[in-house]
Amino acid sequence: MNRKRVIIIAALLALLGGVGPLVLTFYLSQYLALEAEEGRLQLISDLALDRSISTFASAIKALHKFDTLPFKPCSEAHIKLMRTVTITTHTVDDIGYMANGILKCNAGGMTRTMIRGNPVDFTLEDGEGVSVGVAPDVGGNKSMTSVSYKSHMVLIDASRFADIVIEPDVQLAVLTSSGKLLGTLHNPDLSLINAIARGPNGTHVKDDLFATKRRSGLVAIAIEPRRKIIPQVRREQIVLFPLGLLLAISMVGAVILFSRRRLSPLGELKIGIDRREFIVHYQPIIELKSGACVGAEALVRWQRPDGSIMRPDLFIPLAEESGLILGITDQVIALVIREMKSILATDHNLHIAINLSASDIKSGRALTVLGKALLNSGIQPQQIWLEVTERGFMDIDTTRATIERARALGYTVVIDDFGTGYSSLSYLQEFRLDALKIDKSFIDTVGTDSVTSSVTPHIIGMAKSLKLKIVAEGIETKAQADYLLEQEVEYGQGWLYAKALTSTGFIQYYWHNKLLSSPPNKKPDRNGVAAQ
Ligand SMILES: Nc1nc2c(ncn2[C@@H]2O[C@@H]3COP(=O)(O)O[C@H]4[C@@H](O)[C@H](n5cnc6c(=O)[nH]c(N)nc65)O[C@@H]4COP(=O)(O)O[C@H]3[C@H]2O)c(=O)[nH]1
Repeated sequence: MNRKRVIIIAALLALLGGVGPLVLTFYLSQYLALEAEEGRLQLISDLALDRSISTFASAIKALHKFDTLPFKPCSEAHIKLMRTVTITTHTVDDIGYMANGILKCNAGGMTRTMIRGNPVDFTLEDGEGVSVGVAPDVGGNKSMTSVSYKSHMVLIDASRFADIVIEPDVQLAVLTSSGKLLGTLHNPDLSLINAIARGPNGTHVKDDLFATKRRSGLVAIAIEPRRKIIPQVRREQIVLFPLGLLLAISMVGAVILFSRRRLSPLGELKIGIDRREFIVHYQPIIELKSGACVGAEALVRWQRPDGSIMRPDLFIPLAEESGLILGITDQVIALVIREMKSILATDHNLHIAINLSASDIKSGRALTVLGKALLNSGIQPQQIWLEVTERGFMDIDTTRATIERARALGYTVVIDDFGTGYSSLSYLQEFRLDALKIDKSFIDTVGTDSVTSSVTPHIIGMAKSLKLKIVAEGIETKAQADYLLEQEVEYGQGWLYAKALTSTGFIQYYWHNKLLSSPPNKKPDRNGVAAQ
């Protein structure tokens, strides 16, 4: 992902992280207030159902007192008993005796007009018939519910079914499960009640909140204006808003932190390693006397997602500092073996030099990785040269141990950038090495009157006396090449021969150089250039 995309995504995430929790706080406070209020309405509905059921129970109890009648129907004693039961049962407003569907007498005495029994709307569990909305002929002007059993019936004032104490703005209705209205409180909108009773799917209540409870064949519905939740919403917001604000700040902070890390050079390097964005270029190493290509130095490059290629000196120091270099070395080793396997297995005189960093030397891990990669590859260990620099010699004992181990495994160990540090000479005494690479800065002085120009022959002489192979780095001119040849330096690399090439570029270069080297009359000249 490139920087621009990271910045855009981070900005979007920050916006989302900043606004999201606040919007969430808003909705959550609404939701919690709604939940609390609906819970309260549920309780009210439940209470109303309790009241309805207990009203029925006490009326039925009163009714069953007349199951066996020891008196003559409508006798004085019978009427007296009906009157007593009516007075002592607070849910019952009247008791009557029926014969052939006609009311004969009630708690008030003998009936003078002909009053017919009401059609039964539904039957209770024990066979009592219930008629709803009974005309007020018997009980005054109120709407009544009658419950009849055998020859007796009781009348109940409809208001008793919803007779509970609630706030005036809460409306209540109790219905039978078939939708017959038993009782109401605070004059609910009956069309709304019927819509709610039919089921929530068909119910659209915009300005009101409601709760429904169903039990024992009855339904209680409590309704109140939606605006009643506003104070509760405010209370919830007082608690939730600071939390939402805190969350928003943390999320924006996390996004900033993450994007800063992601956009930091170290963050980008980590991602580059994870995504294996590293490639290797190969700079040919030439035998100066014959001009033959005898090897190459593997030089890592970072291929960025946008296709650009970053030079190693721009990221290797950071990778070394942070310890990420180990992952890069792993990738370089894997790439070298994969890309060069076929020519290295074909030509055992060809070598590839791999650069090791201080951490690689300290941990010795690169040797294990290399050992695994070389298994069954057909490549011989001496074909792998390991270049170590003075910068990598942080701990003399560990360095010595790693160098010894590398040599024992058959690898060729080269001291790179020789002469650029303070203690180059002492390291030659400390460690047993195979080759020495003269730094470009010394090669640059060849043929000049620079003060360091006189150092180059000393380095060469010293390497020879220690029987080290010598590679000269950074040869750019024919004069430099001629001088090195005169000094009997065996190998060289530099732009005079070739710059670092891609793997296919190097393989082509190698075969081309080999082809030209083969016929005696077409051998490459001392500069690796074939005679025409
Ligand atoms: N001007 C000029 N330059 C020439 C000439 N011949 C070679 N060079 C450059 O000199 C550097 C030689 O590599 P080095 O001394 O090992 O120096 C290397 C090495 O220390 C480090 N490096 C490269 N690859 C790796 C790697 O895989 N691992 C580690 N740890 N370090 C690496 O990065 C340094 C720079 O590498 P590069 O940029 O590839 O630069 C290379 C190469 O391209 C020439 O004739 N003229």
